[in-house]
Amino acid sequence: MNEIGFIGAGNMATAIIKGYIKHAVSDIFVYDINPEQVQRLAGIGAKPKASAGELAESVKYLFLAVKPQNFGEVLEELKGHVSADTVIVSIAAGISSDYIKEGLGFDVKVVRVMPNTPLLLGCGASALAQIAPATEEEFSFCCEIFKASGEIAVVREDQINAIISVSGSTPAYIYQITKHFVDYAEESGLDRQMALSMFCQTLTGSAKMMTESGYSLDELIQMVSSKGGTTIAGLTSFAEDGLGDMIKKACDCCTKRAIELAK
Ligand SMILES: NC(=O)C1=CN([C@@H]2O[C@H](COP(=O)(O)OP(=O)(O)OC[C@H]3O[C@@H](n4cnc5c(N)ncnc54)[C@H](O)[C@@H]3O)[C@@H](O)[C@H]2O)C=CC1
Ligand SMILES: O=C(O)[C@@H]1CCC=N1
Repeated sequence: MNEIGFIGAGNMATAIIKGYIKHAVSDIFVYDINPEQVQRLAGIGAKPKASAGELAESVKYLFLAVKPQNFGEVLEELKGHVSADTVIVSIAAGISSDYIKEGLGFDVKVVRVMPNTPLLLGCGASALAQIAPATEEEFSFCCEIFKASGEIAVVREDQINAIISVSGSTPAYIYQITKHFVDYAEESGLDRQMALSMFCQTLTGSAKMMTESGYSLDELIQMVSSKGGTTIAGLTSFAEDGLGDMIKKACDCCTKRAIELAK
């Protein structure tokens, strides 16, 4: 059986479990140091376990969904409870497979994943890396779990840090940018809720244009930009203020932080 368990019952565990639970053929177990978090997930059908060790001994796929800062203590607790057949599925930013193997004291099977919060609504984006000795079959099983809640991409472990600024952290960047547009709309006398709704429809529509129209990004920009018109006025202002450099710097900071969290 392919039993699944989660250590850490926070935002991401909730998002992954919500998407997968309707496809699951066996129970999904959960443990968290905070009993309220466990109760919340029990409410959507997950089965509580009394300790990290007990959970580890009951499952084949062991998801580690705690913050990078809590990994050390969790690995310490798991020592001696994880078998050679267990697949550790780590969603933590930064934490390397070497650190997990060292923490557990043997060459454990690992799959690293960088998911994002839109998994909660079934439209997530998750990048997965297979790390030996995890097998193709085990990796495919992990891919299916994340496919249940959106799109997936297969990457190498050395690419996982770079993808955080493409999809892992990016929902927050998009919400932040949205706030600036909606703030501007409100200052201009528009209704904030209406502006948010129009902006979101524009985001969805633009995303569809990028994925389904067949036009390149440059062609799409061109289609909106009338000669001497409003779009070019805004694009010129972005270019003068160094929007590209600003975004590159933020992505660099994001990746650098993942490297700092790496152990
Ligand atoms: N939030 C996000 O958008 C994304 C988060 N991640 C990664 O997912 C991981 C989890 O993040 P979130 O779900 O946002 O965090 P969260 O704070 O919502 O959940 C973490 C949970 O771990 C529990 N916990 C802490 N120490 C524990 C221990 N020793 N034993 C058992 N449970 C313990 C906490 O009580 C909490 O419920 C992080 O490593 C993060 O890097 C990855 C991609 C996106
Ligand atoms: O902020 C973080 O560290 C995590 C990883 C990607 C999104 N949230």
